[in-house]
Amino acid sequence: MSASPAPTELSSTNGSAAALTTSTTSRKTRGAKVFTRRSKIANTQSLPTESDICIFYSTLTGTSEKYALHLRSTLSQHSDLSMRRIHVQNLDYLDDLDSYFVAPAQSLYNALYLFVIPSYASESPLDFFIETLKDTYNDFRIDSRPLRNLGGYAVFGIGDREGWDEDMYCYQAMLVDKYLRKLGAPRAFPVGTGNVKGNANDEFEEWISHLSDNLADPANVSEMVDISDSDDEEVEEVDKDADGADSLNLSNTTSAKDVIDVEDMGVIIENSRISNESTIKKAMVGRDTPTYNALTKQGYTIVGSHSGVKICRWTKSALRGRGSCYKFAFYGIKSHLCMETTPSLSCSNKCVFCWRHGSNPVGTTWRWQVDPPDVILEGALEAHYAKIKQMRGVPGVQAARFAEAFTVRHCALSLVGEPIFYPHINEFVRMLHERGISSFLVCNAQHPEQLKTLEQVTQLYVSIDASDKESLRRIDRPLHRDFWERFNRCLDIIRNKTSQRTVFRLTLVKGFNASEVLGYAKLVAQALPCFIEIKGVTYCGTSAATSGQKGTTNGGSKGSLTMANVPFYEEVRDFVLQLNASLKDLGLDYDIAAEHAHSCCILIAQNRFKIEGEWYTHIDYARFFELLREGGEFGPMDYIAKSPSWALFGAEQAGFNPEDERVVSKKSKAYKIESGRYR
Ligand SMILES: Cc1cc2nc3c(=O)[nH]c(=O)nc-3n(C[C@H](O)[C@H](O)[C@H](O)COP(=O)(O)O)c2cc1C
Ligand code: SF4
Repeated sequence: MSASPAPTELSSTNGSAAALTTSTTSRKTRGAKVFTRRSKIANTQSLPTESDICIFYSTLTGTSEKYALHLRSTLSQHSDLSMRRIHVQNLDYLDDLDSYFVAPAQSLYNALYLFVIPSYASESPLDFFIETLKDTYNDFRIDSRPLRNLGGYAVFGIGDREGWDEDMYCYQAMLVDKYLRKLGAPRAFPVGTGNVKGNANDEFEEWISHLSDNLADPANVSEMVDISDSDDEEVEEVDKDADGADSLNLSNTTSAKDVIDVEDMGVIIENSRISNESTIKKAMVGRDTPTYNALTKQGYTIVGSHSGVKICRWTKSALRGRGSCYKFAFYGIKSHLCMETTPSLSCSNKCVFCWRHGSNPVGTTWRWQVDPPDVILEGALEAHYAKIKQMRGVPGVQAARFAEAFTVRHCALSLVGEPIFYPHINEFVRMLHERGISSFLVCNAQHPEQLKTLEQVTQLYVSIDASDKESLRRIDRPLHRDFWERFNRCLDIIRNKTSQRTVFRLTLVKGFNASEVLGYAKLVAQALPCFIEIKGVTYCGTSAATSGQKGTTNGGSKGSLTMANVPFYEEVRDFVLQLNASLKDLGLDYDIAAEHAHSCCILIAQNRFKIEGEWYTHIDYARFFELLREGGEFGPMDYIAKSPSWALFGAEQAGFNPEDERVVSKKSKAYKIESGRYR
């Protein structure tokens, strides 16, 4: 067999006499390592049943998938195993990890789990799986050994021994093995490793051969189970369950020379902390990683190791005198003075309408290097100005606006990811304010602790993508298992943040969340935000919707949103009228204040922002900074400004500043002509 992996050779034995339930599709090997969501491997079959074999893999560039298929093929030809059904599952697309790893169904008792696991020093989808195992182990509220009834498990790691040091070689396979064992799974066979720059194929064949012989004889499996814990327990790991097997094994293997003086403990802990920081913490988005390449391809500039900046289409539009975004109509933000950035590209949701095409990192806890806030701000401004510079010479760019654009006045912390996830978000916001830059911060209602400690921002948003638990799970696809409790805690915090201008942002996706009016009204009653922005979802080619969503107009089968999910402006308006009526029914003091038909967005505001019959939804930015400098307590009513007549709901201009020139695209015109309606 050749030294380098020969995936085609590995998968050539794919035919099988065994009862196969395959959940894979063949894919061409890709050239460049670009981390984008690939066509979803159909992980949609019913759960495996007792004594089935489940082969799980994760992959960015296809190698592990080939190995997983080869494993299936070989096992299915083994005379003693050919009667067992074999399932192949891509962990990166397995929506219900919980059913397999957190609270496995009884039907999975005695099933055998086999894993083919690559390693990535940078961010990869596998991180989410490992985090799930880790979180399950660390979650004191749930069964800490949910996998104890499995028939067994075994892990094969794929890695590059030449490219990475010994401690990093196949390190993620080791982590998977470690956490499976901690979760109580009986190890059926030791971890195998294959060096893709060496003899991976031979190493894999040998591992499979011993594994299948062992599996064929159940007596071997039980023997293997017992030897699992002796060699690789990490001493610095704190045992969760003092009575559990892990601690027993530790004490069994601790000899007299291992006993540590209490006085030495401090040094050991400090050393382990330092070494953890330097060796374990990695860049969220390392240079030249697949994530980095995918994000930069989409137009983001990555700042430092976890922040991003992108120039939005409205900034370009404003530079050309063709109109600002809805924030100009609602709050007086001129788009050519606005920078859109995020200090955390990582997010804890995987929303179906996410315009990041699944290419952003995800996580429930911050586990990466942390860049200082001044470095992020300088880097973001530099990158933003570089993008503005590129607009020089673009037809229609107005000289005065072009010059003004080199002094950013507003920062929309909403690009991608979750800004309050960044550990120094307060310092970052303070730095913005010190430079006279306003802060509009959008959070996803999944981080109550950070939300609680968030200091004053100019305007604080919370995204409300659904009105009940099941819909939120379906639409936001949150990573936190207690997402609904987190969501509700965030709403309660918003209600108590009386010093902040708070906003609910509703993104309507037809077929997903555009019909639950009363539910939304109840959430408003819970949090009492100053404003409610209702916006039709923006179509951006593809997004992450998956199959099987209740009520999807695209049937969900194509795995993406389509134009059919984008509401017409009239539909958004109908929804807003109904919502407004529901708010009144609940006795809440709100009314429809402004609109921006151009971006399919309408604003409902608390009636206290209507003074003597005039709306004051705009912001007096100079006053805001003055109040901050004065250092006293202040609230949303202290820095309001009068809304212009063209922005008011029902105005002829429908939120479009008459000083700008409205350019309607041919496509929109066609819609308008055809149906009398704008998208
Ligand atoms: C950005 C990057 C980071 C990697 N990091 C590691 C590593 O930390 N340890 C390791 O053993 N191999 C590492 N590798 C090698 C991969 O694990 C190896 O190429 C594997 O075959 C990838 O599997 P896949 O094709 O299934 O994604 C890395 C490869 C890349 C491209
Ligand atoms: S608020 Fe958002 S859409 Fe409007 S100009 Fe700023 S970044 Fe662009």
